[in-house]
Amino acid sequence: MEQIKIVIAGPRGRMGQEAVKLVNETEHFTLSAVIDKINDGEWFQDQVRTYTNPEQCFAETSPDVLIDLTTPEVGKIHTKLALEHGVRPVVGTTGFQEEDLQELRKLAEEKGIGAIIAPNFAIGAVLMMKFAKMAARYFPDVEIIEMHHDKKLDAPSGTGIKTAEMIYEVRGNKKQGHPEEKETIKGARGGEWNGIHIHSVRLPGLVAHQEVLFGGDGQTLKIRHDSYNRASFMSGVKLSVETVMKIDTLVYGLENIIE
Ligand SMILES: NC(=O)C1=CN([C@@H]2O[C@H](COP(=O)(O)OP(=O)(O)OC[C@H]3O[C@@H](n4cnc5c(N)ncnc54)[C@H](OP(=O)(O)O)[C@@H]3O)[C@@H](O)[C@H]2O)C=CC1
Ligand SMILES: O=C(O)C1=N[C@H](C(=O)O)C[C@H](O)C1
Repeated sequence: MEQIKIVIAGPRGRMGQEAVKLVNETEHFTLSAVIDKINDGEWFQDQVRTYTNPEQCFAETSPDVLIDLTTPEVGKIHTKLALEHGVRPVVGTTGFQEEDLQELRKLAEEKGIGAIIAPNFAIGAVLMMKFAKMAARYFPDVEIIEMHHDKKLDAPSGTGIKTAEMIYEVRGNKKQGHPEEKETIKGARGGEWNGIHIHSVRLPGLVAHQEVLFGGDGQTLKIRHDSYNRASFMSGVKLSVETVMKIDTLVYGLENIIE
């Protein structure tokens, strides 16, 4: 199998460390360099050079793929620069807005190269979202409760937003709850997107969890996924790296590449 040369941005992070392990343990993956915000020019784990300047990294190491696991602001910049340098991005970083996706999709198409932005790489989470979309046909009243560790920067989570988008595809906009309901504490009903309420819980001890709660006449349905560690995301990262080499457009969401 042909070697895929990979650069990882955010290698010291919770996800970045797992991704470095994945790349080092996968026979047809080669770690070409890492992009960090410190230690420019140092050897990362005695193996590859650390760059703080992504453009210099891409120019000097000519990787095939960038895996970005940083922060929302940094992730957007890295993804754009990668595409401009002909490097295929696989982005786990969350917090991208619709207009960011549009701009990046246009750029990927102009360059004729693949890009994958996946709010959740865990296969179970992707199934949870697909099942939620199926259920929304029969249960249009739904609320999303996403629960994460307390170091998370963005709320709601990328998975929460993606779930709402997938439910919206079949259900459309719908006002839920009492038409005259009023919050006596601001935020009590969570965030609302097209009538879908998303509640974000942040607590130490949690990793990444989500429950999609449907209500109908005299019944409820709960669809829940739990990631207990970051290894749960790695098979999705591997699949994304392999797939991004074969496509020539931007794909948003792993559900679009798994059979
Ligand atoms: N798609 C998915 O399945 C998943 C996505 N995520 C997402 O991945 C992202 C990372 O999550 P997580 O690993 O938990 O976060 P961490 O905070 O643990 O890791 C982020 C890393 O990025 C580094 N960083 C910050 N700025 C830069 C920069 N300019 N260049 C390079 N590196 C930089 C940080 O360094 P420092 O700490 O020094 O600031 C840190 O090491 C988040 O957006 C999260 O939502 C998380 C889990 C699964
Ligand atoms: O920050 C995290 O941890 C996670 N972020 C992603 C998200 O925002 O959905 C994926 C997963 O939930 C873990």
